[in-house]
Amino acid sequence: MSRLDTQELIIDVPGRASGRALNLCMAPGQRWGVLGPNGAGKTTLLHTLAGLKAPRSGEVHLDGEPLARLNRRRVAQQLGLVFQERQDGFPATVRETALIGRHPYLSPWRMEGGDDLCITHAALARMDVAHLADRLVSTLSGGERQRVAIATVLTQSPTIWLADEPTNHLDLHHQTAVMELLAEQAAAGSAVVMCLHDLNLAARWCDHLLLLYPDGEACWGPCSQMLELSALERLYDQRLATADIDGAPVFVPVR
Ligand SMILES: Nc1ncnc2c1ncn2[C@@H]1O[C@H](COP(=O)(O)OP(=O)(O)OP(=O)(O)O)[C@@H](O)[C@H]1O
Repeated sequence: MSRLDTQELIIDVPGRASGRALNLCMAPGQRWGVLGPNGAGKTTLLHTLAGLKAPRSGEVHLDGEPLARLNRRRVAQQLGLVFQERQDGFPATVRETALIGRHPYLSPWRMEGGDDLCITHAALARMDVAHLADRLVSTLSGGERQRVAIATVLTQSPTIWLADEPTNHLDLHHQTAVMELLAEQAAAGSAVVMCLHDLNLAARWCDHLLLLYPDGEACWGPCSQMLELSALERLYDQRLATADIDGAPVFVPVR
């Protein structure tokens, strides 16, 4: 199982002051939610944690080693990223797309084999898109595409999940299914980090939260300490009302 740490990390949001350096430890089994208003830097942080974007300063460590110095194939076997935005570069079916998750395990000249197909089929079935396996991804609805994107990371079997708004486009049933999947991955020993706009999903399914403010300020810790009404109201510049329902706090905007 893998651990992701940040040391004095400042993400590079253009034109913004550096704010507070992030010293995070995302350990196996933990479910981190990253919350913040539009433009606060959630996607920038996730891409920095994945090694796709250079930080302004500081470092990201994977199992104690600087991510920037690790072999990318090794990183791809451990770390999976569900992107917020996807572009279909060329026409591909749902099965072909999900099979990409197996590529970190294949040598350059090896085609996907029976095992890879089985893992892919299981992931598509888990995300309720196996019946779409032969369809071109470009013909899918937004929610179906989102479920294929998550199935693709599931085929990759990462021990660190970085999910950028994983419930985007999903109906209530599939939102719950995706949050349950991420909780299961954490229970099996993965570290899960997800950017969420839905406070209530975060309150119900995360055990740690990072609050990112638009000026670069940040605070983080266990959910029990971070779900504080006034801090959340300041985060979103929005008055909120809260109540406990089914064992978790629920937040609604006050008009
Ligand atoms: N290439 C770029 N050039 C200039 N500004 C950029 C660039 N990339 C990102 N930004 C800015 O950096 C800030 C952080 O963007 P980011 O996508 O990380 O925010 P976010 O918190 O994920 O927002 P959202 O909730 O809207 O998805 C935004 O203000 C964005 O406009």
